[in-house]
Amino acid sequence: MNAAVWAEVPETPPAFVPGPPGTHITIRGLTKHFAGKPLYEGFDLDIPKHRITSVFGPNGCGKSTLINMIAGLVPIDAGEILFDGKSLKDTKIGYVFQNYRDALFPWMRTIDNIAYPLKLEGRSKAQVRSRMDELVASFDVKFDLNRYPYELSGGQQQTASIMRALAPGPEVLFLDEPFSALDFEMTLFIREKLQEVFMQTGTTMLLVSHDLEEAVYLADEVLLLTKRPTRVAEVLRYGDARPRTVATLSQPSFVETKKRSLEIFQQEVRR
Ligand SMILES: Nc1ncnc2c1ncn2[C@@H]1O[C@H](COP(=O)(O)OP(=O)(O)OP(=O)(O)O)[C@@H](O)[C@H]1O
Repeated sequence: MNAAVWAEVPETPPAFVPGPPGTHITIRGLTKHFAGKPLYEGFDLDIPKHRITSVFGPNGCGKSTLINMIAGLVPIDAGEILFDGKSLKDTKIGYVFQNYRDALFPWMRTIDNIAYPLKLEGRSKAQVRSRMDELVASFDVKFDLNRYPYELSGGQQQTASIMRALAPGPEVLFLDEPFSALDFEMTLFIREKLQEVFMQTGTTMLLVSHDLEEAVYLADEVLLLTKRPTRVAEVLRYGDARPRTVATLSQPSFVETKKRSLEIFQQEVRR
């Protein structure tokens, strides 16, 4: 065959390589540039199912952009992201934003905010009521959901945001620094709620956190990213039993995972 004939053969894209068993989200060849500069280039990652993955890395390495691309909030330049082999449009997801103040609709009572995605799905009144009862029981809500969001404390609003994200029973829950705008008491409260919900439902969660202790405490896997152009520096497994408690913080496995994460982080920051 001469060169002219070769040139006519269409280029076949590289075969899609699935992740190992237990993978939920498969990312292949993800590429994203901002202002002509690469943030991600040919980035591959497998995110496990029924696990909490914490994303940690240097400032500006693209933690939020990564989860936003997976959640479809930020368009990708190239690559493929599949959820159990399905595309995003066939996957139910939930998203909890850092800024809870802008997340809830101020003109709706809190209860209607939480029920909103259920109504969008076209569920009947009885189905909505029964799902709301379930959520209220599992979150052990002590505040009045008939109030408007602005009548609630920050922690109560963020609790409501998490309830809303979980209401339709998402396959994946994305959380972008959900605790960073909360005081310490509320952070502890919501962290425990999140852990309880995870133990009840096993929802795959992807959590961006700036607090290494929190990232490890909640995680089954800690995804450590490099400086940009961003690659996976390391994925650390952390397997202490749940529920994790204050006692967990002094467990050798916890201390070791945190130390190792910090070492990798520091290597990256100094690079
Ligand atoms: N819409 C945008 N336009 C241009 N640059 C952007 C845009 N969004 C993000 N960036 C840049 O991409 C990089 C990654 O941003 P991103 O917010 O994802 O990082 P991060 O790791 O979550 O940051 P931080 O640790 O500061 O929260 C940053 O340099 C940011 O300035």
